[in-house]
Amino acid sequence: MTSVNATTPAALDTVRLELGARSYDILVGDGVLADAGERIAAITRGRAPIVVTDANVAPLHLDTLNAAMLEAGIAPQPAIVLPAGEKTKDFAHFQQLMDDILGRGIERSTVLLALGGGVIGDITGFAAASALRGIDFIQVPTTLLSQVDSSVGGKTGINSRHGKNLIGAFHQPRLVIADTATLDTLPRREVLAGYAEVVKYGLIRQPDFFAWLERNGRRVVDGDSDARRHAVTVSCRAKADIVGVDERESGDRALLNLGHTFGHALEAATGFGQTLLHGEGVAIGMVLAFDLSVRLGLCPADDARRARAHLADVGLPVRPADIPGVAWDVDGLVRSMAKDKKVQDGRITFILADRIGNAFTRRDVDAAAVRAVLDESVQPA
Ligand SMILES: NC(=O)c1ccc[n+]([C@@H]2O[C@H](COP(=O)([O-])OP(=O)(O)OC[C@H]3O[C@@H](n4cnc5c(N)ncnc54)[C@H](O)[C@@H]3O)[C@@H](O)[C@H]2O)c1
Ligand SMILES: O=C(O)C(=O)C[C@@H](O)[C@H](O)[C@H](O)COP(=O)(O)O
Ligand SMILES: [Zn+2]
Repeated sequence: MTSVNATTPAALDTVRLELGARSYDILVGDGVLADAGERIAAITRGRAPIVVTDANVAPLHLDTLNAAMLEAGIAPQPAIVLPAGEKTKDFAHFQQLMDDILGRGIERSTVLLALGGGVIGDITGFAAASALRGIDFIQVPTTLLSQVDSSVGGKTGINSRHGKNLIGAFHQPRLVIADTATLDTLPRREVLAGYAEVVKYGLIRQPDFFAWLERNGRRVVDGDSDARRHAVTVSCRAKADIVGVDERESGDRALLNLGHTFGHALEAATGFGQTLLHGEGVAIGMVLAFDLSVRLGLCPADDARRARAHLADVGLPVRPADIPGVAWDVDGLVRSMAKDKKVQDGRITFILADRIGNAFTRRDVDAAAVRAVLDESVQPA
């Protein structure tokens, strides 16, 4: 095992996302942020990036970032600090953020740096895609979800009253710095929400990884440093492999949406807040996708049971009925799913699976089967 101290560089895994001129590195490891100043300076040409973060993350991790930049000769400028949480990913906060960024007198060479979870990464990435028609940005993800998923692949955007992530752009970061030590301060509920996206990679393409998670998932969510780093690195590699061949989701990238057609509808129904976190919606949505696959005769019931059992075992919700205090409206959920970005010719595209580790897309899904799965899932167990 590599030991890490103040004078030894942190143990580092580097995952490369290959996209021609837009390729970039994803640095993963415990303590990598403290050593990342030179990598940041290489992108900003020694100038200070505009750091965008949130009110929870700033007091916890901004000092480490600023110290790393100072060590590389960058004099940090004051960060833009947004309110924490999903409600920040809206038009009003985007407008305010753009005003603040433009108010700093930016040039095309100005670089934004997102320090925080997926909310900060998505809105900052969209600001980078929009400012002066596109400037560079760096992702420094500080949640498990953002380290394994949202910081990689260039999907940026905000929510609208019509649904989740309906406004946005594909805009790749120049560098991702996933310091797994930042996860030490993350509340357990948020760790679990991110873990759902880790499980997703096993379910869509990597049965061996899913089996590893069945054995080691508890170590990951309990913060074991080696297990956590392995899970983040494998996840980033899995995502980089998919995005590298299908950046704009015309094919295999849609697999990364396993559970999201259901999940996004559940999130919209609960108002994009603390009632249901994105990763919790994804956990429930993946179980519903497996249930639907079983109902359509595509997948053995045992595989669906195994997926559900693992998610429940670590402590994730697996049915809408597990979320307290919500009166679910199945018609409303179906209407919301019809606004999904994967709808084509009026038909919802579902990500289904014929076993653990083999997901695929289907457009010809019987609406009655979808409704039956939802009806059953909203009943108390
Ligand atoms: N772009 C993509 O490809 C992609 C992929 C998956 C999810 N997403 C989006 O990501 C968002 C969810 O991201 P998230 O789960 O990171 O949520 P988040 O950004 O809201 O972070 C979760 C909470 O943790 C706090 N936090 C962040 N880092 C912390 C730390 N190290 N210590 C303590 N608290 C910390 C935040 O302040 C927030 O309260 C959703 O909007 C989802 O749609 C995007
Ligand atoms: O990167 C992707 O592609 C994904 O689908 C990753 C998802 O986990 C993520 O939640 C994404 O934002 C969903 O994309 P959307 O296009 O359905 O909004
Ligand atoms: Zn997601």
